[in-house]
Amino acid sequence: MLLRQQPRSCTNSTDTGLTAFPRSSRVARWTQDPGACGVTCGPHQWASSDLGLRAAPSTSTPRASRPTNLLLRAATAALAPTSSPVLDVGELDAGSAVLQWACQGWEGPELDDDEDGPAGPDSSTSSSSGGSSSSGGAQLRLAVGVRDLGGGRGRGLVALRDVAPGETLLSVSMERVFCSEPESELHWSAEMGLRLLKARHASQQQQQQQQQQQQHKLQGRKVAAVDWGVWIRSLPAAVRTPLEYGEAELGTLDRYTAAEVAAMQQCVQDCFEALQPELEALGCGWADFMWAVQVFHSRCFFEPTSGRHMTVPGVDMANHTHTPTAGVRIVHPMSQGWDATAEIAEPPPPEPSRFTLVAGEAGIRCGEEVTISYGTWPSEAFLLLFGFVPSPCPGEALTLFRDAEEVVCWCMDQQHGGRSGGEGQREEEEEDDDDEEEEAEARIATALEQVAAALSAPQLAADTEAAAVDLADFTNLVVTPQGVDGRLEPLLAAAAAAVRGQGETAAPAAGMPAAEARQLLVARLRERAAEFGDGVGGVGGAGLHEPAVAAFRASKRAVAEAALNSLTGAAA
Ligand SMILES: C[S@@+](CC[C@H](N)C(=O)[O-])C[C@H]1O[C@@H](n2cnc3c(N)ncnc32)[C@H](O)[C@@H]1O
Repeated sequence: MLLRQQPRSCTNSTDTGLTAFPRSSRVARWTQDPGACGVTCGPHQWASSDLGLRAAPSTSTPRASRPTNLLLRAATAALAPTSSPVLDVGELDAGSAVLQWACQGWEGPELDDDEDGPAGPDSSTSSSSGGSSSSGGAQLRLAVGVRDLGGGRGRGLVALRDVAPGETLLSVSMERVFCSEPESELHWSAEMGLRLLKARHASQQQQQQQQQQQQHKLQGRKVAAVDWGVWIRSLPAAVRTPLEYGEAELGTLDRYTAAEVAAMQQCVQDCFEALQPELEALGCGWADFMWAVQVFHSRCFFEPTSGRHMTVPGVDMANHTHTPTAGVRIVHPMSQGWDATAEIAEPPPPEPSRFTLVAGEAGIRCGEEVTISYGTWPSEAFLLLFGFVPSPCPGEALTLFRDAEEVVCWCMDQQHGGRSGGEGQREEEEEDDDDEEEEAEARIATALEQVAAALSAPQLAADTEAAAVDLADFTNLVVTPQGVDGRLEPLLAAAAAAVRGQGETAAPAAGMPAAEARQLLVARLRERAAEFGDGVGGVGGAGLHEPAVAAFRASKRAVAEAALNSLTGAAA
């Protein structure tokens, strides 16, 4: 999620992004290769670098947007609000109750003077969702409510009246934002998931006690808000992301994405095993843990400065569009003057920072959905974390090769009749005896040296100061809706020439005509497009019934076909 920094007169603000980040231990990561570029999912360092997924390199395929690194004066979130004021949640549905609970302590929406209704806490009897409750207690008259939207989107936020551009819709104290602990050894979502289950357990116990008290008429109709209980009750009962996929669905994914899902599933399994005693003490099993982990995968922001993942009650009801009607911002109270006051008198405790949902520049019409952008990512990021693929998906990118070695292996395959896609020969040779394996590795290493020399040659000839090309820079070779990664053709030309044994330092153009390199590119694109074609359906095609999988395949197929059209059109 990408937030624009919009400082206000008495606040510092910050942008935020959804994401995940790689850690070193087995239970802390689900990928061996965290990826090179970083942004937010938001994109920050490509939140998806956590997934090993990569955004298109900026050199050849500029991103539509990158998350700004925020000047965040890190708000230290206390994880459990200490004393919760009495809140009557009995009269509100869970969606509405969570908006009220989340915005506790906020002075209220900023309404124009000529606008109807009070600007601030309201104790009227309107019962609109997200608005005020009918049974007393200071309730905010919020401009948004929670609605069931259907169409696979679940619930979402809807404007209950016309909203002015830039108006704050929700404002959540950082004390009520559920944050990850960056120092944890566990994968962030497992760590947060465990704490969510602990909070749910504590909340359930407290509720039972309150019910008993009520039976004994020790307490009236009011139900004291229970730490995270109001938020937890607003969470979806079931969340489905690829963590739940079985063989059928995995069989419908391309091998890069299937490998990411498998690594992710293994990581969560490892985390579960590590946490099993603690989970059992809470009465929780695998299903509870999977639910909790997926809650965070699908509802987290990532704040790059502090490295924390944040789930924001209420704001987590906002769905994604790439043309959002709202954005998010962290607002810090101004500390100026606090120190001076402290010298002469005991100052009041500083206000916590607040996570806000703010209407976009066009404002929002009554009844319109309030959406935010989760980021401009390739479809696998949406699929893996959120369990859906948006259409359109402007950040789409189709990986043709992960690195230069894969290009060389693929060229070797092509030379031997194109028996398989990319790693075929390498895998085949791995099954042979050790000698052959060593021989194959030596051939690949030699070819890679030749490729590096060939790619460096023009550069070194033109500039004596230039450094030789480093093949480590040739990773994540993709096509996007904006075009083909500019590194692909020279790399393919050099690799094919090296595989054919055409000289150690031949420049790519000399080693292989551009048209031939383009043919290789087209061949590889066709191969990748076929992986998403109609004929591929995994085990009996059963996985294709999963709507997110179908959307993912359609999105990848579209980008491949567009690239093929432009390449073959240009060649004609
Ligand atoms: C942050 S939650 C948003 C609230 C959620 N709809 C609910 O009912 O709780 C993110 C989840 O909402 C759904 N979602 C959000 N935007 C969507 C979209 N554009 N299309 C389909 N599903 C979407 C996905 O299930 C995603 O994992």
